[in-house]
Amino acid sequence: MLVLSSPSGAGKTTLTRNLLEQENKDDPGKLELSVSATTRPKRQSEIEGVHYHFLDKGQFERMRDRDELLEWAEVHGNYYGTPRDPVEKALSEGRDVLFDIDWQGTRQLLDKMRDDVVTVFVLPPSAQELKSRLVRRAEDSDAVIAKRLKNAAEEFLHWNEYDYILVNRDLNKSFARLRAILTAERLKRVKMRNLEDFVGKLLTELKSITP
Ligand SMILES: Nc1ncnc2c1ncn2[C@@H]1O[C@H](COP(=O)(O)OP(=O)(O)OP(=O)(O)O)[C@@H](O)[C@H]1O
Ligand SMILES: Nc1nc2c(ncn2[C@@H]2O[C@H](COP(=O)(O)O)[C@@H](O)[C@H]2O)c(=O)[nH]1
Repeated sequence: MLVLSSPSGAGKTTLTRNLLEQENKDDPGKLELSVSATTRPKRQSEIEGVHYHFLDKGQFERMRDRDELLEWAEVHGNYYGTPRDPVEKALSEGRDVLFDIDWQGTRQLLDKMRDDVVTVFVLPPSAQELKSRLVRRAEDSDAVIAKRLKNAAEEFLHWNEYDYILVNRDLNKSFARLRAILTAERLKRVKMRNLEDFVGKLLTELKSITP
């Protein structure tokens, strides 16, 4: 489970989408994005079921109360949460899951599944650039942008709860670093499947070719 968090506008959605596209080119189906549920209004560019499952407050609360969310939080005045079933299905089938969630949700995932969770906090190169990115994205009203910038102060404080920090200045460099994190984490001994069998086979083969 690879989690990206950041203040709004730092670039985690851009990085997760790039990572998903590139990884699935190289190894189709190995990495899956967790599509969150939210009560936030849909943006113009967003597609139901692809970017989010857009719910009303009642629908969200019913999912939450039936324990159908792995984690949930109120962020910028709306509810956001991770549907449990798709994540559990992907993990049980040996796929990795990518999350774009805030620090509150990250804490909940860590409480439940600490050993399986790798966390990355994305920082903007400057506060001014953070603002410029939100304005350039042109998806939110001035009031929403102002609220998100105000909330960034609280979000910045959680950087030290994460395994890795990415200062997202140059997108290509940040992307390369994110891929390096994923590659290194997948190569950790404790995360490799069937390693004992593989080493066992190497030993058998070695015996057969040594006099
Ligand atoms: N390294 C970068 N340099 C310049 N622009 C960038 C960079 N990374 C992302 N952007 C741009 O900044 C804007 C915000 O990025 P993005 O939507 O990925 O942020 P986010 O962290 O996911 O925000 P939110 O939390 O609101 O979803 C987008 O228009 C994106 O194209
Ligand atoms: N705790 C959770 N946070 C989530 C989830 N999905 C998204 N988010 C975070 O919300 C903000 C705002 O996102 P936006 O799409 O409205 O710009 C951002 O920090 C996301 O990471 C979730 O399922 N749980």
